[in-house]
Amino acid sequence: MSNSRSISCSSTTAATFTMQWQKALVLGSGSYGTVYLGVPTNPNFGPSYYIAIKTSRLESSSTLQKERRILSRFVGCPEIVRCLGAQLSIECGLCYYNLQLEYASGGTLEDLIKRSSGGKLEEHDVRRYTTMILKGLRALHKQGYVHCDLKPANILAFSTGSGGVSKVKITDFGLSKIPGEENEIMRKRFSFRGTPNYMSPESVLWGIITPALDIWSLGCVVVEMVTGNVGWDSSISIDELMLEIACGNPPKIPETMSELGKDFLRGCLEKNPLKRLTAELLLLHPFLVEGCQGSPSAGPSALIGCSSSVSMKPHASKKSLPPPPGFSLKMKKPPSPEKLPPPAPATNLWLQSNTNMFTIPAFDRPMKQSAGVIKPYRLFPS
Ligand SMILES: Nc1ncnc2c1ncn2[C@@H]1O[C@H](COP(=O)(O)OP(=O)(O)OP(=O)(O)O)[C@@H](O)[C@H]1O
Repeated sequence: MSNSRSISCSSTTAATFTMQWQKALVLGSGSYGTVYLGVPTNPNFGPSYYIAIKTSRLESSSTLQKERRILSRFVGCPEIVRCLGAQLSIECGLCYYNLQLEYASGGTLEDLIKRSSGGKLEEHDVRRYTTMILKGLRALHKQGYVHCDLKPANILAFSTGSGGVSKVKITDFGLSKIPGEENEIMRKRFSFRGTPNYMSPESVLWGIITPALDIWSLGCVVVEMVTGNVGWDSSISIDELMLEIACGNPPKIPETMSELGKDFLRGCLEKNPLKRLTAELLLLHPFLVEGCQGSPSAGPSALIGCSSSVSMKPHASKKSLPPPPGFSLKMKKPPSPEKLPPPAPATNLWLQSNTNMFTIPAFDRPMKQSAGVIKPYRLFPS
């Protein structure tokens, strides 16, 4: 029995080594659990081996277990947070479920917006992050999932190590709609998932949950990146906000945005979910494509070419589910920090050690101090 989570890795030369973590600082907390920084117990393994551990009591861990099942389908997607496994622990006589995730050293997109000069992001960064988020959404939607709670607090930022952001990834799949789950219209009318500011008209009004919901939410996230504010008047009550959204009124499109940006936003914030652009189509929008090619402007034909020709296409995913990715462990020695870990196991097998090794970007985000800094993290024998 170890005092910390242990992970064993076998190399091709049959050498075996063990990695152990202990819960250190609290990184954040939400409705479904507390997220800790997992620090290797062996001081030889530095910040590049840090992980995030999302924890909740076993009896209320169904959301975390669902999250793990979803994440195991997307281990190969660079725009979705990587799940490294899950284990149970006993702490002070209580049983906890621990979901292990790659550690995002840059915090969340919400933090990035707050930290940025002027409290808002430059348009080139907006384009870069939006492209990554859309790639994550495209992967989700292709497999029939809807995230349902896309917002800056659920986008993780990975630091370059020199203050920049190398990558953003989607996280927090606790509210996600999985394929086969009640289709289109939720049984309970007027019930909705997610955070009010980012909800689409059809989800608020009818409880309709399709990939188009995530696209509306993305539009709201873009508005927030550009202005530093949620797109709605902060003085209105939740009821008034719901009414606004139910009427199909989108958040205000920022005047300061380029014409391409405004056109992109109109594609996201289309009231009719069937006319709203898909992730696939938005990735072809000149706002992203030409921005990435270093040409920030385009003539009206480009706008018409994108919006008018594609916006009427139904928002539906076409492909069937691929099988979950396989998982095998063959490694040589402890891996170099540059190498990313192999995928986490696709199965949801409790107490199964996640037998992979990985590295995580250097620890360089400001940390919130937790009350009881280092907590023992004891394992069930596996
Ligand atoms: N992989 C990670 N790396 C670094 N920080 C993380 C990571 N995952 C979560 N966090 C931090 O913990 C916070 C809460 O995480 P998360 O949103 O996943 O929890 P939740 O209980 O599902 O929250 P919600 O109430 O929004 O559903 C995040 O806002 C972020 O600050």
